[in-house]
Amino acid sequence: MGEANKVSPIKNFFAGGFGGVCTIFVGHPFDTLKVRLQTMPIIPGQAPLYSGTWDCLTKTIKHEGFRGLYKGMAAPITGVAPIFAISFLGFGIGKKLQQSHPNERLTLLQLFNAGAFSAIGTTIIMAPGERIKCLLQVQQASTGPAKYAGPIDCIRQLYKQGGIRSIYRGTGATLLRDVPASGVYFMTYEWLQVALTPENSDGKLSPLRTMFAGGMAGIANWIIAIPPDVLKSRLQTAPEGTYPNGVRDVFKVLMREEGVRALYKGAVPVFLRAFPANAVCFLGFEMALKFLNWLAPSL
Ligand SMILES: CC(=O)O[C@H](CC(=O)[O-])C[N+](C)(C)C
Repeated sequence: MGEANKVSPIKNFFAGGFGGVCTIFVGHPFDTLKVRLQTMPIIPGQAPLYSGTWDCLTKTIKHEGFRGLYKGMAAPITGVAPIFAISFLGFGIGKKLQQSHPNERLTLLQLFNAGAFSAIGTTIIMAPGERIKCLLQVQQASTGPAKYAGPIDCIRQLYKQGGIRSIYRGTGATLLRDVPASGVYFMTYEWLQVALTPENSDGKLSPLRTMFAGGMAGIANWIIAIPPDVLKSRLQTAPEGTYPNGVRDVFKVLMREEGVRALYKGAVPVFLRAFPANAVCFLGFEMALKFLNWLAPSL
């Protein structure tokens, strides 16, 4: 039982926001490949636009330059810091709610519950951000003039077409993805940190251990999250009225037309991104937390 188990949700909020910024710089190019692979149109009798991750990467760079990989980054860069801040805040609150005294160490199930709880807050701001990001990522320079000039134009056009409901399309799918995935994410990180830390380490931060635990947490998150993420990306990029019953319709159409393997489309870039992006996220988080503990030890 030590000070190491003491939780400060407010410090989690700021340190998590900094971790989120670190994540985007490393992770966004992988995310662009993922969304493009998940949403490329399948025309019967024609070869698919991309044969895989490498093909998607080389075609994107050839036709659009490296900037193509960073398309749609404005939305996540402004959205991701608050999302990670709220995610880590929610996790901190979820932990505190389950502690009977401030230094109590939580069980794995309690850590899972705290992580799952954090997804409720993140979904509220994440669902519209993801919709805009996906729509911007799938519009390609090679197929004529862009439909959306940028995030603001995208919001304006969506609102004009279908009001606030259109902007929030995919909220259920985002919850379906993030409630279990966030539970597993935080549980894996905390479990590995404790399991890999020697008894006599005096709570000292080990960058390598933190990056390993963070990277593995990212992998665990996405093992759970990929199938609902495919459904979400399809739903959020489909023309208005394509799936009147939401994610259930996407699932039925996907099974009928492409089979169960389609649920893992875009998995290669997801896993390529998951380790480095979440390794730097947790390193950024722990460093920011250390700084905040030095700045305001009693907060
Ligand atoms: C979908 C997402 O943002 O997942 C985060 C991990 C990642 O790879 O970005 C985890 N979390 C939602 C808990 C912040």
